[in-house]
Amino acid sequence: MATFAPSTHCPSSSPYSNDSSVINRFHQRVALSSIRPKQCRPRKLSLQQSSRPKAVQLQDGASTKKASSAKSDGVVNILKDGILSVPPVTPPEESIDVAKFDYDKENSTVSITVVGASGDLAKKKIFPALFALYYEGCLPKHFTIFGYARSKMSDAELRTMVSKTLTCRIDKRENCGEKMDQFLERCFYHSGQYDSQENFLELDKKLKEHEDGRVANRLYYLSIPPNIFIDAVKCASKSASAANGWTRVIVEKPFGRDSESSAALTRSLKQYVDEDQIFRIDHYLGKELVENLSVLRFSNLIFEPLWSRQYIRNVQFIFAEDFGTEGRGGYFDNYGIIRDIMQNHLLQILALFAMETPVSLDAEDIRNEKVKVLRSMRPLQLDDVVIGQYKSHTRGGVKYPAYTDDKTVPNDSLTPTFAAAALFIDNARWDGVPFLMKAGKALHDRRAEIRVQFRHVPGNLYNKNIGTDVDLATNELVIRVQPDEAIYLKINNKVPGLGMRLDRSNLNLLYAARYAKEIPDAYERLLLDAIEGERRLFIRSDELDAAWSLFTPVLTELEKKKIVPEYYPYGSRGPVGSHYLAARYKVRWGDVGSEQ
Ligand SMILES: NC(=O)C1=CN([C@@H]2O[C@H](COP(=O)(O)OP(=O)(O)OC[C@H]3O[C@@H](n4cnc5c(N)ncnc54)[C@H](OP(=O)(O)O)[C@@H]3O)[C@@H](O)[C@H]2O)C=CC1
Ligand SMILES: O=C1O[C@H](COP(=O)(O)O)[C@@H](O)[C@H](O)[C@H]1O
Repeated sequence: MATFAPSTHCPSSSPYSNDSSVINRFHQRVALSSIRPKQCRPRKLSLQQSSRPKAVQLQDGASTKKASSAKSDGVVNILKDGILSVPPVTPPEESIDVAKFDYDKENSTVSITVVGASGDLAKKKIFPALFALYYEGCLPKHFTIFGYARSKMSDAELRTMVSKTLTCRIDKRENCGEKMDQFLERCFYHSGQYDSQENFLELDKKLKEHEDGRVANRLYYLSIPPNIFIDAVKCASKSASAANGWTRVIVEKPFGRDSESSAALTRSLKQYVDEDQIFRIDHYLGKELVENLSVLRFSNLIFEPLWSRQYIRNVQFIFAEDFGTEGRGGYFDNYGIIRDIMQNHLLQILALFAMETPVSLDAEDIRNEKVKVLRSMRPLQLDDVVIGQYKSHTRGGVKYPAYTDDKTVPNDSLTPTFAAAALFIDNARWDGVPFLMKAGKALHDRRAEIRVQFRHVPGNLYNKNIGTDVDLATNELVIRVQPDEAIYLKINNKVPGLGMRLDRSNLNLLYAARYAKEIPDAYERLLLDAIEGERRLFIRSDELDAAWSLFTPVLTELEKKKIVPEYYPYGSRGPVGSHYLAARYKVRWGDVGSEQ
């Protein structure tokens, strides 16, 4: 039984059940279009033809009317490549402010409470993301931020702590210091226990003072270890939920460690909050290139027709970090890389990659398709998994530690810090196509990418110019999520000259070269969405169940059989076993080799 007050934007019943979903979607759309300030409206389709100099923006249907009205405003140039462009125009200060705060109805407020404010994630990600949103004018006019944790701190001490982590994303941003001071004035702290209703009542009292009689909306970000999620939600729900606005809870991963514990967590949460109040965060869904995946597929004619077993040989999801579990060994040892990265981040990307076309961009339509594709997947088999653990390695006189050198990790730990897996989707579109995943810590580089390897060209006229390794000449689409965000397509072309030599080149969209603006952090996007009640990038409980169903059997088997991981040196490319696994399915990892 939920005790949080119902949301004013969304009915408290399940968002994907019968009639309420229609009402809910309607409310969400209205909420989105009415409260998000103009420059924070990524949901609205806007085709930007060129970024430097600033191009005419063609919104919602790319109407020529808009383009011609821009022309009548003054200077429009036709660039060499046929793109309409106008010099950047800065509207008068006042008009920007009106646009920014058009949602700021005087009588509503949002309070954001970071539960676990003294912790690593709060300092590293949450406060900086909130400041960036404030800097960009994306937070509502009336907002308050509270830090809540057991540590004793005054408001001033919290501000000092927060200020140390804040930077303007681009050094030369205007008025950064001034904005920072204004932001910090809106940050407060309350010290309390996570299981004390009395302490949450004190918080409630303070929140009310700041809400000052306005319609009060409250967002709780649970940035605490999972064993205290339920206590905190219970206390927030019973003692500090919004009296007349919405109350939402952002829950950080891990959402359990297998099917059973995840279902138990959801059941316990639902004693105090409804599903539509729970925002399960997977920060990879907030990354720019993951967001772009659907745009790439569904708004370009050239990709979607190729998006199936007919043209795609295999798909690879690769995550690598060039550092170990430094500082988080205690948490990590209870989870391991499969739970830490594969079951959530990589599987979420896979679902977006492989799902059928959703009915609309509505959160429930997208999440329905993701659940469908996850349910079509074959549970992972032990034979299709390779695990590894990093060992100490000395390079250039520097000794890099083994995983088990971490004081919080048992010496005999078998927890994998690397895993590779082959997954399959048993549906008409993907039958027989291997979806390979690889994730590891303490590897030779840091990257997250999707690689799509296409089939061979049948009866290729140029086979004799290609050489014996035909696989090397197939097209490959790479979506590089990080670092250096990029989308590139490997094609074959002729080397200029009188002979007939083939070359492999990249058609390359490198974000840093194409866009002057820095890419926002994933947490900014997700926090803004949670404030606005946009659930598209958050995990619904049935998605979570489907994800755990795929991985739980193999995780149980690995642990029961005490499978020993293959040891790989810190800073290496990981266990060779991952190559044997790929070779079994006639796949070569795309991130290996000179031309990646
Ligand atoms: N850090 C990261 O990079 C990431 C973290 N996460 C998840 O986010 C959440 C927060 O992570 P993180 O900030 O690293 O966590 P921390 O370990 O830093 O814990 C956050 C705060 O919770 C309190 N706390 C810690 N341990 C306990 C305990 N045993 N009992 C009661 N309170 C405790 C402490 O505050 P105090 O003592 O002041 O009460 C601490 O400052 C976790 O669920 C984590 O799994 C997810 C992705 C990445
Ligand atoms: O969720 C997690 O993600 C980080 C990697 O995130 P990124 O945005 O820096 O790529 C990972 O280090 C951590 O182990 C994991 O819990």
